[in-house]
Amino acid sequence: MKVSVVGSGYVGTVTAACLAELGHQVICIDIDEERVNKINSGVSPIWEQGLDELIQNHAGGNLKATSDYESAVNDSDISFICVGTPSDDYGNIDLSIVKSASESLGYAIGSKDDYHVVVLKSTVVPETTENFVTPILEQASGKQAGKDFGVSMNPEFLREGKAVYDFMNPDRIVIGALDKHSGDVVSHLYDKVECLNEFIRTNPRTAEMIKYANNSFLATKISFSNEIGNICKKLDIDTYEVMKVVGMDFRISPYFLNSGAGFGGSCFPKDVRALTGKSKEIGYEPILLDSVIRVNENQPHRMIDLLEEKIGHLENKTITVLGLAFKNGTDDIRESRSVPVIADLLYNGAKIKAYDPQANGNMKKVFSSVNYCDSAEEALYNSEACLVMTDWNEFKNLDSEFGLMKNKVVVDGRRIIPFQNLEQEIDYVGICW
Ligand SMILES: NC(=O)C1=CN([C@@H]2O[C@H](COP(=O)(O)OP(=O)(O)OC[C@H]3O[C@@H](n4cnc5c(N)ncnc54)[C@H](O)[C@@H]3O)[C@@H](O)[C@H]2O)C=CC1
Ligand SMILES: O=C(O)[C@H]1O[C@H](OP(=O)(O)OP(=O)(O)OC[C@H]2O[C@@H](n3ccc(=O)[nH]c3=O)[C@H](O)[C@@H]2O)[C@H](O)[C@@H](O)[C@@H]1O
Repeated sequence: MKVSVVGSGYVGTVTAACLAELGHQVICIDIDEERVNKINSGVSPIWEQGLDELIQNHAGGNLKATSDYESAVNDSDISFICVGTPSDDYGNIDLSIVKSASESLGYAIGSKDDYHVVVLKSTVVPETTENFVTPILEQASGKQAGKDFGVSMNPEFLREGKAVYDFMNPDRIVIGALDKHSGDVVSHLYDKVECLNEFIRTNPRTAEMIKYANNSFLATKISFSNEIGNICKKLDIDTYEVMKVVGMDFRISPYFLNSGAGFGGSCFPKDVRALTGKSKEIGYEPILLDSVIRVNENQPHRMIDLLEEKIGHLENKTITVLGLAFKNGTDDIRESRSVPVIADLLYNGAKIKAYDPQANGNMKKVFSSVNYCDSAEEALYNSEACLVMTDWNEFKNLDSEFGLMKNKVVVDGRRIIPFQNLEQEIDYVGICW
């Protein structure tokens, strides 16, 4: 099939490259010329395991990129919208990028004779497909949805770092169609994908809600584990021992029970906020979800409190931050828990040395005054304390490197340092244990 994919970020690029790998003819559409040029020259615009190879293999063949909506829509039968849906200043969903992408698609559909299907893959609050995107498409195209063109909502569940694998091996595929025909067209695209559970066919607002309920539940598991961990620490109980046993209950499962510095990334924080915003808009006070966010926002400040308990005031002290990405396996720093930690350290007058295997460059754009290092060893040298913020595997092997510190205080926000087995003696503090 012929597909165009609007937005060449994490979701759009992975969707485009994987659809090309499945044999479809794919055109990426992005307003960022640099991203368009990269894809056309066979280079991925983002760092994601396995993505470079896919783009290299298909660029110039069945994978192309452009910034011209009209030609891309004319050359395809389906368009996926994969643009960002960030939080606005109040934490509610900001649909301005979806609006502009929908308008551009609408104008292009207006000047096309054949039937076209628009599929929203961006995470959007319930009612957006029906009450926001569809009217924009109708107005811009001068055509009628369900008759002249189709509309569907197909939420994405991939994890960054494992995005290509997740796209190719989904545990479920959800298609919320405005009209049956457009749902059938979208479903057909995934013919060659083996789905662990099943294809779910539903209406757009249910598909939208499934995505939010899914992310909010996972975020709730993490905040719950953090709350239990914070209580455990006060009682001198190892919360990892506790949650390991709790996770043995098949009704709970062992996943997403790791306490620590909290959840970051481009999705959990903004999606829980967006759902609470939508909920308040329709007159329901989301007490539990508000608390999920509060617990999460508090965890990074606990790191600083623990640090101050150990070394006193932070003014002019050199502190190492190990890990800047919001989790291992990515260069993404969006809502990384390292951001509030670095902000707190700078506010308190500390000098910061930081190291991340992938994300130094991205964090440099946010905090230019930090001294970015090329290795953990360099970052630890002469430092007075270290905060571990990301669960990179290479941090598991650190040992003698801690010996380079002036003062061997290590505050671990991810339970990644094997503190019980180190040869080097350190003053170890776990955030919840
Ligand atoms: N990042 C992730 O792991 C996941 C993200 N999602 C959802 O997918 C959506 C996209 O997220 P990301 O890929 O992370 O976003 P992103 O910010 O990485 O990428 C968005 C892309 O859209 C482009 N863009 C902006 N305005 C445009 C326009 N008018 N026309 C064409 N291109 C335009 C940008 O240049 C950028 O390349 C969001 O709603 C997000 O919540 C869903 C599942 C996983
Ligand atoms: O909607 C999205 O964008 C995606 O959000 C998450 O994926 P992602 O943000 O890539 O990362 P996760 O692996 O879920 O981790 C999110 C955050 O939670 C933290 N986390 C995770 C698990 C845990 O037990 N404890 C914990 O603190 C991680 O360190 C990280 O900061 C979901 O897992 C995906 O299914 C979803 O598609």
